[in-house]
Amino acid sequence: MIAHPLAVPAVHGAQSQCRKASWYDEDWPRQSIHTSRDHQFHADRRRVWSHSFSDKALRSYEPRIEVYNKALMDRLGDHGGQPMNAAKWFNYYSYDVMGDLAFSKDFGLLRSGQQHLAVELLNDALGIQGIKLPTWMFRMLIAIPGLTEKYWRFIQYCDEQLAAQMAQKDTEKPSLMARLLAHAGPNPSKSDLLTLQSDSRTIIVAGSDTTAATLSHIAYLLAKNPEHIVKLRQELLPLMNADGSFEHQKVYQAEHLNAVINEALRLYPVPPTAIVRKTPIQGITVDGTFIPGNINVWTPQYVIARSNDAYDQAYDFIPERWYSMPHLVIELAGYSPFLTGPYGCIGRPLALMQIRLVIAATVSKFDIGFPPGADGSDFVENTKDRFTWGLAELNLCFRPWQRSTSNHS
Ligand code: HEM
Repeated sequence: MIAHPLAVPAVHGAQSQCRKASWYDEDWPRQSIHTSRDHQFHADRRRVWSHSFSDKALRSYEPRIEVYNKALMDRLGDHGGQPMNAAKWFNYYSYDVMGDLAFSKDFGLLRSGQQHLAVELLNDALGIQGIKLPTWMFRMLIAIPGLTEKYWRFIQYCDEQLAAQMAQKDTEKPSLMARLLAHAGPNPSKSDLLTLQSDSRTIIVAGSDTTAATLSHIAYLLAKNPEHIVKLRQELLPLMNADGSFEHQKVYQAEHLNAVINEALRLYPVPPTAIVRKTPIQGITVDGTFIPGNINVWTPQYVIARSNDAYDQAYDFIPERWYSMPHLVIELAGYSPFLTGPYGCIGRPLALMQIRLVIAATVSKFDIGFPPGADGSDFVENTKDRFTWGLAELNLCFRPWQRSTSNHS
C-alpha cells in the first residue's frame, strides 16, 4: 500500500507502466472491460464501450433518468419527514436506472419498494469478494460446491440478464448491452459470449453500486453540514425549470454542486482502498523512493484523503476547497476518485449526470437531517469496505421544503 499522493499518478496515470494485478483474474476465463489484464484486449473493449458514453448517448439517457429521479423524490416524500433508510432508496434508484440504461428493463424497485433478488445477490457476491483473499485462494473457494452458492447465483443472474437482452429483438430504448451485442454480431463466438457475460456483470456492479454509495455519502454529509444545503439552493434554484425539474445542461457547471460531489468523493471514494496494480519489471519511483518491479501496489484514496500531505484540514468537509479555497488542496495529484489513465472510469459522465440531477432535485424539495438524537455515526462506523462500499443503514429525515415557506434558505 502506498499512501502518498504522488503515488496516484505514478501507479494509475496515463504514463504509468503499471498494469492490472492478478486480483482481476478472479473470474478467468471470463474477462470484461474491467477485469481484462491484456492491454490490447482492454483497449479494444474500451473502444466498443465508449459509444455508450458519448455526449449524444448521454443526452438520450437524461429523460430516462428523469423518470426514476421523479420516482425517488416521490418515495422520499412518502415518508413525510419521518426517518427512512436513505441508502436503501438510493440503491433502488441506481439499480432501476442501471436496469433501464443497460438492459432496457424496468426492475421496478422504486415503484414496488421491495428488495429485488438481484440487489440481494449483488450484496452477497460483493461480500464474498470483499474479503480480498489472494486470487488463488478465492478461486479455490468458489470451486468448492455449495460454499459460495450466492456468488454463483449472482453470476447466473447477470448471465440471465444478458440472455434476456439477446432474446429481445427490437427495442425503442437502445441499451448499453444491446450496443455491445450489436458489435459482437448475431452469432457471438464462445469467447465473445464469455466477454459479454462478464461485461454484463461489470455493468450491474459498476453502474449501480458506486452511484448509490456516493449519493448516500453526499446525503449523510449534507445532513451533517446543513449550511451546504442552503448554499446549494442559492446556486441551483435560479437554474430550476418552472415545473420544478432540472436539466443537466443547466446544472452541470454549477460550482458548489460539483464541489460538494468532489468533496464527498474525496472523503468517501468508491472503491475506498484497493485498486491493485502490478509494477513494471523495472520498478517505479514515487517522490524519490524506489518501488521494486513485479509487485502488487495500491494507493488507498480513503487514506490519502485524510493525509495532511495532500489536504489542509483533511478530515473536514469543505467543498469550497475545489473552487474558491484551492489552498486547502496541497497535492492535487493525489485526488483521483474515477482514476485517470487507460483504466479510468468510463461511466464517469453518466455517474456525474445522475448524481447532479438527484442532489439538485433533493435539496430543492427537502431539508435533510438526522432523526432526533442521531448524528449519523452509526452509518459511517458500520459501513464496510468490500472493494466498493457495503453500506450500513442510513437513517435520515427528508422534510418537505418549499421556497415560500422559508425566510432565508
Ligand atoms: C460515483 C460513481 C462511480 C465511481 C466513483 C466510479 C469509479 C471507478 C473507478 C475508481 C474505477 C477503476 C476501478 C478499477 O480499475 O478496478 C472505475 C472503473 C469502471 N467504471 Fe466506474 N465509477 C462510478 C460509476 C460508474 C458507472 C455509472 C458506470 C457505468 C456503467 C461505470 C463503469 C465503469 C467501468 C466499465 C469501469 C472499468 C473501466 C476500465 O477498466 O477500462 N462506473 N470506476
